[in-house]
Amino acid sequence: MLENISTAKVAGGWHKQYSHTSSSTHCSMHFAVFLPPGASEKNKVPVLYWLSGLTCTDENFMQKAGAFKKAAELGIAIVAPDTSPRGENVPNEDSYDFAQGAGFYVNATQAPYNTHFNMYDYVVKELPALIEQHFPVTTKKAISGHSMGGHGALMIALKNPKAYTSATAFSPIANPIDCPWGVKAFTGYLGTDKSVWAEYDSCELMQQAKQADYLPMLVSQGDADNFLDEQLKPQKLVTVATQKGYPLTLEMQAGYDHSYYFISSFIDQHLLFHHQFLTA
Ligand SMILES: CC(=O)Oc1ccc2c(C)cc(=O)oc2c1
Repeated sequence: MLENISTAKVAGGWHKQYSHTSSSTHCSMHFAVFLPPGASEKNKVPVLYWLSGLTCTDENFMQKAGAFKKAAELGIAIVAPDTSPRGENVPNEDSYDFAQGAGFYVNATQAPYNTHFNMYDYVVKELPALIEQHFPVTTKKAISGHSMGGHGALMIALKNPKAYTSATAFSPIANPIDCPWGVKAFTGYLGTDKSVWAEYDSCELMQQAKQADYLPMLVSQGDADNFLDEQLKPQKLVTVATQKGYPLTLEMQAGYDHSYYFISSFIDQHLLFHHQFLTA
């Protein structure tokens, strides 16, 4: 059962927010959807799933990325889930990089997080099924995200290469098993067995990928990003991609930081990148 929270016309299309009770996270979840002009049951459109970063909700991308005009022109719907389960009954910590607002797109195995923090199942299975049931969309899907959400987008595409046409990321946490944000989150959600961590690490997953499962990937990274060397490490993914012949392009952008100013500067390029594969 979807509850409509807000509706606004934008770029000739519609931005809408919904809440629903999730069977994956066992709590009420919010998501936002942009439907381009002309989307209808007779004219279904493909979908770009956007995964946001630490501290974000379904609102940050929709309000700050400036994606609507290009998505409207290209006829792409955009779906943005929240970044974690939330609510009084959901475990939380007084920190920006773990628990509420920081689900890391994994299925937690460790108590007390394993009841609610199943963002992997939510994003990969429950949300697309819900979107395809209630909105005029095709089953063609692409995925993108920022920072923690960039990790989520690349990791989910690598684990489900047949489900997505393409994957892109802005400033992704490219090797979470080897950076402070990832080690903290994976220890808390997944425990200390590092073989379990590897199942959610883009570098490890790309290393295991079969050529028949390769899909086009684009990563944009600002060289003035304060988190680049300690947390993000996109060059580690490039090293694996080069060794494997994986079709990943990393574009370093001079002077850009970790913010939505960067995302809004290159979101049109990412939409155009996905469009070629969503419409092939
Ligand atoms: C709206 C916004 O600025 O979002 C934002 C800021 C900082 C971060 C950091 C440091 C990490 C991340 O994963 O996401 C993120 C998002």
